[in-house]
Amino acid sequence: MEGRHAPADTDPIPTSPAKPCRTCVDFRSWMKSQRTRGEEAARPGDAAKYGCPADSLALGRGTWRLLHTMAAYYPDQPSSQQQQDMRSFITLFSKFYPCPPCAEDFREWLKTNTPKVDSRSGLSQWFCEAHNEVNKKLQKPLFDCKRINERWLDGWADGSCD
Ligand SMILES: Cc1cc2nc3c(=O)[nH]c(=O)nc-3n(C[C@H](O)[C@H](O)[C@H](O)COP(=O)(O)OP(=O)(O)OC[C@H]3O[C@@H](n4cnc5c(N)ncnc54)[C@H](O)[C@@H]3O)c2cc1C
Repeated sequence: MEGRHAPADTDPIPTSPAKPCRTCVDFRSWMKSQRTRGEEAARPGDAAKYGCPADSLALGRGTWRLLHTMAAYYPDQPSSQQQQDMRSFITLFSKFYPCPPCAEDFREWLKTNTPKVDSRSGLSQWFCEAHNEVNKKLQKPLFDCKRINERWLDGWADGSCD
């Protein structure tokens, strides 16, 4: 995502060429940019610590954890109000996710992938597909969406955690 910081009009979170976007890059790239700017570099591994501001990796992991878990606990038969609220949440999330280039791509994907808010399993599958879209872009392995409940609700049969 480096070098893709030109803000669109729809981006509510401004980025400035003078101040790199920490949540748009991984920690190594961010450290490199700080060195170039002559600022004090943080120590390797800092981004993995809870006390430090998030880089793109920590932000992404934490956010997917919330989104998949939220879908796992969404009602089986949501009321029309709950469906409307979830639609609104996703729309607002796509405007405020604090990595503007990531949010922009997510909003683009949303245009052709309407959120499935009519059931827990529908929403869980939809977030799984959204996550796989990002995995594809980052050339990471795709997740088998049939296993979504094992990963985010019930846990793996052997009790392991990744
Ligand atoms: C909406 C959104 C858009 C993003 N866009 C970008 C971007 O454009 N560029 C960028 O560099 N980063 C982006 N990220 C962050 C990126 O997706 C990763 O979170 C980050 O790279 C850290 O990756 P990771 O390998 O630690 O695992 P993550 O991708 O964060 O996954 C965490 C865990 O989720 C599980 N998992 C993996 N895939 C799925 C799936 N499809 N369904 C369910 N569970 C799954 C795995 O067990 C994995 O360990 C985005 C994040 C979000 C929330």
